[in-house]
Amino acid sequence: MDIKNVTVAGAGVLGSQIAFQAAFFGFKVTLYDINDEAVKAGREKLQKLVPIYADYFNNEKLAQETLNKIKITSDLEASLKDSDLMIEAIPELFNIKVDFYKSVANLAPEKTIFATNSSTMMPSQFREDTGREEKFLALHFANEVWKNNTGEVMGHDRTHEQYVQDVLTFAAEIGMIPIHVKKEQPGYVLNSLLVPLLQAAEQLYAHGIADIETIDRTWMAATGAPLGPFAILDVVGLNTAYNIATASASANPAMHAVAEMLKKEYVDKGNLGTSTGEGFYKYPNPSYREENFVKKTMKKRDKGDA
Ligand SMILES: NC(=O)C1=CN([C@@H]2O[C@H](COP(=O)(O)OP(=O)(O)OC[C@H]3O[C@@H](n4cnc5c(N)ncnc54)[C@H](OP(=O)(O)O)[C@@H]3O)[C@@H](O)[C@H]2O)C=CC1
Ligand SMILES: O=C(CO)[C@H](O)[C@H](O)COP(=O)(O)O
Repeated sequence: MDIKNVTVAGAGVLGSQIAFQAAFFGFKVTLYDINDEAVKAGREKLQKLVPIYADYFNNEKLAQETLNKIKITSDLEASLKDSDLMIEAIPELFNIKVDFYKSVANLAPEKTIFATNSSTMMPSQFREDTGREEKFLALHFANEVWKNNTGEVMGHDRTHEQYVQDVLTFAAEIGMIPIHVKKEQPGYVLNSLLVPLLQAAEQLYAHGIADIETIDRTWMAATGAPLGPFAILDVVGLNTAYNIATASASANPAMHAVAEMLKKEYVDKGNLGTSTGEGFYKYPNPSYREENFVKKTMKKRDKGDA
């Protein structure tokens, strides 16, 4: 199938990036969100991406044209009109996703392929709600899609191979490294590796083993990684981290304290990470960017904590 018209549902952290990336690479994109307020917030997110794309791809004109090309609406039916591919990037909450798939099942044309960007859920959990099992799969992006450009494509055991191939092709056409995940796996390749790391860091902090900077510094110093887990979590967004922590707590009781910490100390205060200017760190100049962050000696208040 020749994919031309793309609908992205959810204009949050990831949805805005996916929409911008697809439009930047020449696709006709409609971005949907649930109400006028969310549409306004989505438009602001798209605007913030203009200088980022202009710099990263050294093409200011195309970045500006991309913003002007993306249609953004709260009319779900209109957003799906003539859609070849609908990428769902709504909150990581099971019931919200189920309700969403139930409504789009009847609104989208028969030809539309549905792809979920869920971080940790699997397509088989929703396939019966989509009205198109064989055209439903996952296309998972990493945050900051323009540079962290993996596009993980994962069907369930009733997804038709043709649509897996179509979406792999689409991923490559929008500048992603297409990664075929051959069997269903919660978290694909990336989050099977990343989520355990992030959650281990959250637990170390929530259980009082070490403070945030110490944990990040340890990871950076010992592995040479450019960012520690808390800096990554700020990019992910702490509302998404909270949703995932809450869902993990039934299988892993240690995550209860993490979910509580994320809610009380961050989500309830509106400090969601880089998108709001504050999360575990303060932006635009977080301490982990300081020259001696990794090597600096522990501050007095850290002594005894780590
Ligand atoms: N953040 C990350 O690093 C990554 C996230 N993902 C996945 O992408 C998905 C979205 O995450 P993220 O962008 O971080 O989340 P956000 O909370 O930033 O964005 C979700 C958006 O969906 C909107 N929304 C809420 N309910 C509905 C609905 N019923 N229909 C349509 N839109 C709705 C929200 O509006 P409002 O704010 O008004 O509720 C918000 O604009 C999740 O499944 C997440 O796991 C995947 C890869 C990376
Ligand atoms: O999907 C992702 C990146 O591709 C995020 O890593 C994932 O949402 C992070 O989860 P958590 O904060 O619970 O560890």
